[in-house]
Amino acid sequence: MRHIGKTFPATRRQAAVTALEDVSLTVDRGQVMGVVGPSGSGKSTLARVVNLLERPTTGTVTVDGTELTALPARELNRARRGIGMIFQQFNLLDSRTALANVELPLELAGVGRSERRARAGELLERVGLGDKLGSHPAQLSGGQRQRVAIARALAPRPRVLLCDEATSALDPVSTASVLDLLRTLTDELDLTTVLITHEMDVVKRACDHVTLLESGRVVDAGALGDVAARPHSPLATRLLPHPAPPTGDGVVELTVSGDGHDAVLTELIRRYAVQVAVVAGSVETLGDQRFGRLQLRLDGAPRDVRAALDYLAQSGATGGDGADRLLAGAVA
Ligand SMILES: Nc1ncnc2c1ncn2[C@@H]1O[C@H](COP(=O)(O)OP(=O)(O)OP(=O)(O)O)[C@@H](O)[C@H]1O
Repeated sequence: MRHIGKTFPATRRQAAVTALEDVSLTVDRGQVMGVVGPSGSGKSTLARVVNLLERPTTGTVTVDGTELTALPARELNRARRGIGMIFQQFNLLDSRTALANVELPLELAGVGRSERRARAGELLERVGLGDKLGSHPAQLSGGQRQRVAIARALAPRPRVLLCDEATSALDPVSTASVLDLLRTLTDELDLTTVLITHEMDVVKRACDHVTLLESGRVVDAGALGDVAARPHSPLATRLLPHPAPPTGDGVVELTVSGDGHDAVLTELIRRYAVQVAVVAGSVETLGDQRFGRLQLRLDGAPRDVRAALDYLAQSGATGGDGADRLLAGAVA
């Protein structure tokens, strides 16, 4: 997306609403991009702009090398088949079996009966519902219904999968398994996936990249590991909450990635004549990397404390509030 703006015009009842303003966003092939933001920040509008269900007021959308915003209607319809979509409320047809629901987009595309049966069956197998082909939506749990919807979205073999609050109606266990499924399918089917969500836990579990929308604008974006490592960025404070405001002289807050904090702490204690106390801390798994925020109090002779802070600063640890000053002082 390049410089996307979307303004809904004024009606008799409502003033004009600018839902998106100068949004530029790139999702590389194979990524799972989370788009997160509070209610009304423009997430659903953004999802609908990707396949031009909603035409942007300004800007361009390019999917898999094709600029959708430049296509005439008929070609746009064809290009849309390359973008699958799933929603919070599943949108399955109650009168049809799981198999017939997955077959539907293939029927509409004119695919012959035996081929669409085979493809729908194989997809239901892939999403873990090989034994539910003949079940109707009412006979399935929420998580199973969303799996049918995923299989249906994948039936036309899209390259891109858009998920708009796909797990918001599910219990925590189903949410986790549907998110894991989306992650696996993205890898196995070489998809590019966009997850629209208001929940940071969804991003932590399934995404490798994340974009934060606020009031229709992108306020922060990047790979999960990168944004988490910038301790004061808007996304880092959401991904990796500060344990508590650091208090007291000599307390530093460190954000470290991977299993680095074990090594940093071990070295700190081994090399420097300081007493190290962990005052507070939180550890999160983001994507497949572990991140920790630790607040440490260092006690000892001023020279030793300074040397230890110097080591912390140079070992890639970054400080929190107040600690930046301490660490910067140490390096200087
Ligand atoms: N068809 C429309 N006509 C007028 N205004 C709209 C329309 N669709 C969305 N909006 C407005 O655009 C803004 C963004 O809405 P959008 O649904 O994209 O936000 P969201 O982040 O998905 O919110 P939520 O998480 O509550 O679904 C809101 O102020 C909303 O009222």
